[in-house]
This record gives sequence, structure tokens and C-alpha cells, in this order.
Amino acid sequence: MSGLTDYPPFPDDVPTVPLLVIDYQLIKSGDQAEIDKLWEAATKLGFWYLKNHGAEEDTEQMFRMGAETMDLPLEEKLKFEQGDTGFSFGYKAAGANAVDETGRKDSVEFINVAKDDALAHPTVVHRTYPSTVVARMENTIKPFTLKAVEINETVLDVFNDKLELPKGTLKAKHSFEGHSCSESRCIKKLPTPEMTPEQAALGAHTDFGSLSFLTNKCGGLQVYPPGWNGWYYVKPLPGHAICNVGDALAVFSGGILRSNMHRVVSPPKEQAAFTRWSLVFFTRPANDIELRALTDESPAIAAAVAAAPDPAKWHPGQTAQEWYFRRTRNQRVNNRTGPETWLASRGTEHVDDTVGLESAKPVAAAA
Ligand SMILES: O=C(O)CCC(=O)C(=O)O
Ligand SMILES: [Fe+2]
Repeated sequence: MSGLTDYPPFPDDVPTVPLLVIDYQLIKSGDQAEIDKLWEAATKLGFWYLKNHGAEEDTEQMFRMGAETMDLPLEEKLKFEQGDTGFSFGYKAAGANAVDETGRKDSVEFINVAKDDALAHPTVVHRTYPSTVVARMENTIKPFTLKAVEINETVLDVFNDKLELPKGTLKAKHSFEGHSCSESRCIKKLPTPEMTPEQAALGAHTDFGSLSFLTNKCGGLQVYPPGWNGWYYVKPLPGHAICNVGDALAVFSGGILRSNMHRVVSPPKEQAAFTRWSLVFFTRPANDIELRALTDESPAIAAAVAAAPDPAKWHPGQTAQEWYFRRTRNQRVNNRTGPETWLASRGTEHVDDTVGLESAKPVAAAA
């Protein structure tokens, strides 16, 4: 299990985006100044660091689960491959997804474990998993999932109030009982000396669901901040998660919350020679929830949609699951017919913020 620790430091001479640092304990205790800072981060960039979240030890155990799983023979991992339908739970081999409209292949492998399977274990809700996952379902994946769900629900409540929605509106869309595409993901990227620093290992995208809670072992994540005209690294900080808004919250809020474009490239400088690991928990709405701006429930959202250049964008006419399956399915190289397949995988990307990015075009309503 090499590569989980002992990286050279993140270099101090590469361009980075300084995310706001949010203290989770202050958010939980209702500290107004911290809540305002979180709101600023979520509406302007859509990314922030989260400290004092209490999930550090669970995160370390999840990295071990990921490393044990990636150490299995490829043949064994492929028995649990996610497939080409848009269903994402299970294993994704490196090279199974495109990273751009030309169809260049990705260079990350990952294991996705459904929130529903982790919480219902040993009952199988969606699918079965490799033995390394099953062995840690009860003692590693379940506690991590519960912590990540709690953190993201706390953040959802903050957004709910700031959006002037009736109490509990956003939480109800992510109901604990309803099946969803929510999942944990552990990602491994081997060194890729053949790739330039500008070549994506995981293509430019916005996240498909509501909230992402991410821990990176070394650099490589880049964000395209609005108006900055380029990609900037996010520097991993020990003990700090990197959190971001995804498409579902951007749609519910009529674009008030920002689902920002990001990608993964090789780690910078000396870190490039090391295997990169990252871990994400994705909170996504329950499968049958319709994705639409909640204009009826919030005057603030109604005003935002009325002022939007393209109000139809916030009524895509898909459920959370349809949105998710469409995006996942159309990234798969097995489904590729041409550049249109990549375009059909797109989310809420803002074309004006991504000038010069061939692969970043706004989504067509449905595919
Ligand atoms: O590995 C990372 O740092 C980010 C991964 C990511 O953006 C994703 O899986 O959606
Ligand atoms: Fe992402």
C-alpha cells in the first residue's frame, strides 16, 4: 500500500486559488459571521476549506479501504465495474471515461460505494462490492458515510435559511430514507510522466449532485474561478476538507449557489512522481426529486431566475437520477460516438467563465 503518506510538500511557486476557510464547529453552533463566510464562498466560487469537521480518522480509514481495494487484481476489480448505463456504484477502471470532447481517456481508477448500501449493510440495496469493501462496510464506510451526511446536512440547512426557503425544504429533497446516487469515492491516480501539467487526468466538470466533501493527499485538483481565465491548483491543507457545491444545488437555487468547474491534473512539481489519492463523499438528492429552481418556495430564487440570462437552464426537466445517469453515461468511452457524447455529459457549466475551454459548453436541456 504505497503512496498513502509522505509526499514532498506542495510547491509554493505554482498558482493556487485561496479558498475561504470555514470552521465546521462554528457553523454548527450557529455563528453568524462564519455562516456569512460560508455563504460568500458558496455563492462566489462554490468551493471552500472546511476545518474542525471531526471526520479525520474516518477519512484515514477510508483511504485504507481504497488502497486495499485498488491492490486487488484488475480482473477481480472488473467484476464490480460500474458499467455503461449511467449507474455509478462499483469500480471504474482507468481509461473508462473520456476527459474531453476529443475522447481522450482518463487516468484515474476509483471505487464508489453507495450511501444506501453502506447504511443498509448487510442488506444489499443497489449492488455487491469487492471483499475489501465488504470487510470495512460496518466499521469504516458506514461511520464515514454517517459523518459526511451529517456535515452536508448541516451545510444544507444553512443554505436553506439563506435562500429563504421554508424550514427543512432542502433536507427533504435529500431524505435519509429515499434512495439516491449519494456515494463515497476513493480515487487513485498513478504517476503519468507522459502527460503535460495541462492534461487532465479527470476531465473538467461540475459535480453532478448537491455537495461534495473531499480530502486530497496531494495536489492535482484545479479550479477555474469565475473571471480568472485559467486553471488554479487548490492546495491541500492538513486536516482541512475541500468542499464544493454541485449542480443540483445550483439548479434548486436558480444559480445563486455556484457549481464551479474543476478537474484533476498531475500533482505539481516533485509530487508528480507519487501516486495520488483522494476521497470524496457526494451528497445527491433522492433519485425521484425533480431538478428545478425552487421559485415557488422562495422569492429570492424567483428573483434570481427572473434576472437570469437563460432562465430555462434552471428548469432542465430531469430528475436528480436522470441528470446523474445522463452525465455519467455520456462520459463513458464505450458510449462515445463523437464530440456530441461529451457535450451530452455536461452540467451547469457557465460558458462565459470558461472562455478558451473547448470542452466547457452549457448543457443542452436533455440528452
Ligand atoms: O480528486 C480530486 O481532487 C477531485 C475529484 C473530483 O472532482 C470528482 O471525483 O468529482
Ligand atoms: Fe468533482
